[in-house]
Amino acid sequence: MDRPITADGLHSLHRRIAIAATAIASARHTAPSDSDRSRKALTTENQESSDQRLPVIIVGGGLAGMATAEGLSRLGVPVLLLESRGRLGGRASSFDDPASGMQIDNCQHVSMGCCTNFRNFCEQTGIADHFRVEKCLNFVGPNGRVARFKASNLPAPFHLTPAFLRLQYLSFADRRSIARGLHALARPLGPDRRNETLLDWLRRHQQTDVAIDRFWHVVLVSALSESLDRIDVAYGRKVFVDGFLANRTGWQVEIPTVPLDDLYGESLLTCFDSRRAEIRTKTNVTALRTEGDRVTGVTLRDGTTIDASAVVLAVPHHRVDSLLTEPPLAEVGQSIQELESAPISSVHLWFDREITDLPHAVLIDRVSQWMFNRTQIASRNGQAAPTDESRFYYQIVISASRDVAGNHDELTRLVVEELSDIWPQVRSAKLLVSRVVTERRAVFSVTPGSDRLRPPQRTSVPGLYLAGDWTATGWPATMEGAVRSGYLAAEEILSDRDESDAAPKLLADDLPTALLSRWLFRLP
Ligand SMILES: Cc1cc2nc3c(=O)[nH]c(=O)nc-3n(C[C@H](O)[C@H](O)[C@H](O)COP(=O)(O)OP(=O)(O)OC[C@H]3O[C@@H](n4cnc5c(N)ncnc54)[C@H](O)[C@@H]3O)c2cc1C
Repeated sequence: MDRPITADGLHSLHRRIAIAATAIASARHTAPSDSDRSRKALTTENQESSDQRLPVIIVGGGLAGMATAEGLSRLGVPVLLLESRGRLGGRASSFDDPASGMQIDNCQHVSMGCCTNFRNFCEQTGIADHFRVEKCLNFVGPNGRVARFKASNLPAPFHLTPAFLRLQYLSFADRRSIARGLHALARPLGPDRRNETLLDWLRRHQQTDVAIDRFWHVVLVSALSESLDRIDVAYGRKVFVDGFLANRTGWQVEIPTVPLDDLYGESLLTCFDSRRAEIRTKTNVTALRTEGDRVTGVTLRDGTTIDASAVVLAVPHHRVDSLLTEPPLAEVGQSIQELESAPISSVHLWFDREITDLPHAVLIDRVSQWMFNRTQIASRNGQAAPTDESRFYYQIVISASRDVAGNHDELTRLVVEELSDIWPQVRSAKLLVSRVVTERRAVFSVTPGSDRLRPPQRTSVPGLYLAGDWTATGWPATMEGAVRSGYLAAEEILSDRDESDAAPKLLADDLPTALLSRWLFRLP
């Protein structure tokens, strides 16, 4: 007998059609292997007691949590995102600074051309227009001369070779050692790299001191937010392969033109609202609820309990153990506690005049690593400048800042001194306001062996999934890594909800690897 179609039924039908359509479109649509089938059987058994009309609860509204919500709600899965703070964005957010009277970012965040999932997330949520793409990087040498670093017409991996040869602060011997080092680093790593730091690897590969200080340090410390003596070789390799060698555009830098709170503000909320994804800020989750061995919901600080079909824990790595206390949850969080953290500092300066019209600069042989001219960046693209015409706002970023972040006044003095060495007009300019922000646990530290501590998004506990830049993505702690983790967690949930064997794909493809790069470096 025909049954009437209810609103719930229609919603569920839409969801199934959407899931099926994505699965058909998916390039990963391959026949399931035996191990896939047995995992599926186990998972379906695990999921049987969950009510799929209940929302998937996502704990944490950083990029990982937001990407999980975006991926699931795109396919019609009901989601409820709970964020303890008053705003979304997590570690990529802004705050009201009383000294300047402005809303400023905790630190300038940039993305790169190779960050395909972050870009996809921005496109899906309608915020992709709020970036400017830098196709020319300004390297300021120790003598203050600016080298404009941009791609030639040569194919990858040689597209940046002419720009590299123009870096006058590297001698012929330095350049030759770097070229050899890059060639060795790009090829698949042997087992001897285990527990070797990048600094040891560079020394073993006869890199000159100048090459280490003015090239490897400059690129890697800001990309990985860690010092060379603490970086796992595999992460260093990833930066160069994905960013500089595999594709012509992977290295381009993408800078938000608006404060991070605006970026992850209204447009995102409107997008989630249109998909009926519920976002609750100022909502602190204090515990996960379990029934038997399965996670069934969460408890909030005020004692309220909420049931869920699944829970995604998308909090920073150092907050995980406070939510995974009792067995069997405690086992999930064990290895995560061994991950270490690295600090990043940003020095915000407002001058009474323009000190340079460069939109950004990479500073060589300085404590200051990157300069962002926020007045310029915000006023290009036709958007309102973040400050009035009598104030010019610059931000200096120092990654892995543990040696200099102790005394903020001293750091400000040092940075201003360095800027005046490069741009003498700083000496006659008046510093109106300054502010230093140090995030001591900015990112997890990519120390040798840290990859083994990063858990996958699917846990051994039914109903519990993990997301966060610290989960196993192969990426360092970045917005891209966080978004990837969110999409991976969502894919696992979709796979568990869908009775068919084809799991919908949310993860975007990487940039294609150029033929010559594949051949030269044996890249896939
Ligand atoms: C200073 C600094 C500079 C950086 N620069 C860059 C850059 O230039 N480019 C780049 O790609 N990346 C950069 N990063 C890294 C990037 O910000 C992070 O990798 C990314 O934002 C992490 O996202 P996430 O969602 O994994 O974690 P988070 O952003 O930490 O999000 C976790 C969320 O969980 C919430 N939460 C925690 N506990 C609870 C609870 N009990 N209940 C509810 N909610 C809870 C937190 O409030 C937070 O909002 C930088 C980071 C910092 C700190």
